[in-house]
Amino acid sequence: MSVILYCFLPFAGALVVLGFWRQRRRASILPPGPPGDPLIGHLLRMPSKDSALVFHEWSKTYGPVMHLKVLGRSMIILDSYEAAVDLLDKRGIIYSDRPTFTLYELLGWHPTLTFLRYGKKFNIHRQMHQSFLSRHKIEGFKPMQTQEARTLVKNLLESTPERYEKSISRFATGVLTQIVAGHRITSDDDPYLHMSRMTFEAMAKTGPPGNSPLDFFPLLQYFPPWFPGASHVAVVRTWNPTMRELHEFPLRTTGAAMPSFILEQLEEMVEGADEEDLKGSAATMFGAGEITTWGTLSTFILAMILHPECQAKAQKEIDSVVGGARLPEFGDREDLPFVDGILQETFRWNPGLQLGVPHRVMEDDMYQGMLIPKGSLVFTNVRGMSLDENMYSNPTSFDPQRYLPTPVGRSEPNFSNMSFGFGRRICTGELVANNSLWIAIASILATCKITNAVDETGKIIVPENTLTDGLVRQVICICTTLKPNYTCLKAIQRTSDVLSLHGLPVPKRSLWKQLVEFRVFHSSSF
Ligand code: HEM
Repeated sequence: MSVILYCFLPFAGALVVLGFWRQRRRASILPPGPPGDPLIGHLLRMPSKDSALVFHEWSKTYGPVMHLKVLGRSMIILDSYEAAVDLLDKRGIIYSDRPTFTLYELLGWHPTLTFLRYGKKFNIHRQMHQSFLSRHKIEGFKPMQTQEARTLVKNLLESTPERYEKSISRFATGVLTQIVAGHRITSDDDPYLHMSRMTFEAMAKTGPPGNSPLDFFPLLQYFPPWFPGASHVAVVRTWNPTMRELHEFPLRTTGAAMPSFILEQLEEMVEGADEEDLKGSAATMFGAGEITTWGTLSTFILAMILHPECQAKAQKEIDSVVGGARLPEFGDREDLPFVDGILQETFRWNPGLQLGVPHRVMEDDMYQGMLIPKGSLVFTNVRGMSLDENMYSNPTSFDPQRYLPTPVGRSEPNFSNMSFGFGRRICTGELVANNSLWIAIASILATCKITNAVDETGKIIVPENTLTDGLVRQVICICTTLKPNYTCLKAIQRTSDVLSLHGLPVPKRSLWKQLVEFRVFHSSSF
């Protein structure tokens, strides 16, 4: 016995030394990052807000590929477009997994393309999305998107400032309900709008995916909500039924009257196919597409308030192309490069998904001499990329001209290359979203003059640049405190103007109080 022990001990000792040496060697070739603490790593150093900006600052010291460790989990932050393309695009075969998002799964987002692990189900869902949102198919959505953009303008013009936000979210949802379920929203009481609000509320309670203690310690789901770290258990109990309804409702109510994603998928469904896949991929379109589109439009409005010179220039461009006779259409897009520049600059100025959605690397990988350990979460710091001075001159300024070809502009790269993600997980709704946003922006610019509001004393109100800090960075609109009888909307009558609006109340602490003077063209499309 003692002989065996005698032989085994040096062997075990050698193994321990080897393991220790291997760990030290691996640690020495990890990408650089700020120093962490023993065991908990960077847990206490993780920024509680504006993470993307803080990571960008760190990257100035540690470089565009950074390593952080939180409770044993490696996180890689990619702060440059080049690194994101090199890893997520070119090595997509090992960089396309997602981590398990326990909280989102418990909430009922299952199976949902955005959070699916890389594998068979992912391929099925991705295929379903791509076949319906292909470059060819989305051409057919353009008349509907144009119609919805006209309705948006009409609703904006007819509503009070505190309802602008609702009109914008109705536009984002309205495009998707037609695509997904062939359902046209005609009233503010539409059940889809109710569901959209509920989804937004639920997501506001959860924070970004992968960020909850439940994601780090899934066992917490079995603890009562008062237990430290288990507060999200209460969120799950409250919101799971709502999220499940978002999955069930579209399939239950889709009719055959209008073509739609659900109808086409039902017609093509092969025997043995799982209906849950269809429910999941339909719900994903709402979950992933509503708040992002709505948020980008809100950012556009804020940018126009702060940069009236850009607004005036775009309106001049529109006037020169369509005159006062009609509203812009998709066919005019090529002739409106500055309007396109406004869209690109809106994406860049305040990217909705500042840190993208994390990918998970499936194997150990080496990049420029650095080890990217298997299982790491890989975040794309889209905010950091937007501020990259090698790509964008004077990056903090709002300058749509930068995208125009030289010598008029500086031919800087379109930011949509970055804002919709990378590789095999790139946003499936990119083309739809791009078109929805372009036609909405062109229609609003053609019909509305967006200006600072003034307060009761006649003083111009400068918008506070208040933005949420969740998964999707939103312009905050606090529209609850109203000041009645305050006039902030005034129609400018042009030759063919049809509306004149006045005497509308302004919410006391809302960005929307900055709005608006509208100039309204007569349009038969209304
Ligand atoms: C301004 C609007 C939008 C922005 C900025 C945006 C951005 C993004 C980003 C950054 C990702 C993560 C990509 C990655 O992991 O690398 C993503 C994923 C996704 N988006 Fe969008 N998106 C928008 C609109 C939409 C719309 C309208 C739809 C659906 C019709 C949609 C469907 C999806 C889906 C399904 C995914 C998950 C893809 C996957 O995991 O394979 N998005 N989006």
